Amino acid sequence: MSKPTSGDFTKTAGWLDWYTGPSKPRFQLPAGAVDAHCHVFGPGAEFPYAPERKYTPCDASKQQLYALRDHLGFSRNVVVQATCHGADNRAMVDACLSSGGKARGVATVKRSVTDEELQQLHAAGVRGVRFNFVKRLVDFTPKDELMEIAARIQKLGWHVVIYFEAVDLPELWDFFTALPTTVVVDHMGRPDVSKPVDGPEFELFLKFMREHPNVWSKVSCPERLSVTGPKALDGEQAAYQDVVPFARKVVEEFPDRVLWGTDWPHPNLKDHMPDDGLLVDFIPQIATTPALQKKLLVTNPMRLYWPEEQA
Ligand SMILES: O=C(O)/C=C(\CC(=O)C(=O)O)C(=O)O
Repeated sequence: MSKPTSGDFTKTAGWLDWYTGPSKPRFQLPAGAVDAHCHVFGPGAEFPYAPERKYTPCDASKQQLYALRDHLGFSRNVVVQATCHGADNRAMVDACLSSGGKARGVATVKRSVTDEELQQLHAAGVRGVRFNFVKRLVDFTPKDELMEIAARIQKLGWHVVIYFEAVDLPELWDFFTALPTTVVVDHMGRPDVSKPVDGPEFELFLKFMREHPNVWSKVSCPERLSVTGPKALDGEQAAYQDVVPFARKVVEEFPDRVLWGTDWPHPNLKDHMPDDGLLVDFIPQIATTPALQKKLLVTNPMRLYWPEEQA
């Protein structure tokens, strides 16, 4: 793959660029697999980063994303709006429009978005909005504004993607459980994997999914959640062991409501940048049978993002 650039923008100090030269996965993805969580960054010279951003990344273009898709063996992508672009969805929309129907998008919108703009996003392939509650990434948005947006996008058949930290789930519970759409949680609600998988914190997340059949979860980002590793580098085939019990639990208990994505280009990692080929090799540790793998990688994302192609 070509090398990352950063144009006229100065990257956040300590920024880790995405990994060039990812390995070929040993795990063969099922036909039609969807990378259901990834981003594009700029390029900043074409799609400037938002003034209100909390970090400035290296560029990560649609061409580079689609080269990675082909290299890893995915068929499609879901491109999720990254906070460094604020509510300016142009880079994500451009990526969707250039994909020949192989990418769908998740946008960030404000209350001021017009119905016509929502229609344009839909035509480009957007099927959801993301509400981010991670305080280091975004400023606070009032819940009544988010609920109003949720009611509007429900009419388009879209869903809401929520991103939050596990400690904040109790406080956000009433809001999340009042959302009228399908709700997709990013990265299992970011559990603290140094705590027990059957402890109260992760149990609350499981209860959230058990009691609310409209709630789905991405079982992605072991590289973000892991404390003990080992890292997905240097051919490691048993990476991120401490995350495995958490993700496997969610996949096995809710096989029809889970999604997986690379999270390329891996914003804000501080410790290491994983080899994306080895991240794909992580999948059979958490979805241990071909039937579970097919649901996670094909059936579920197709149902949510390309329902018109379902029989
Ligand atoms: O890529 C992710 O899912 C996670 C992110 C970044 C992010 O969400 C964003 O900038 O929109 C993070 O934890 O820093």
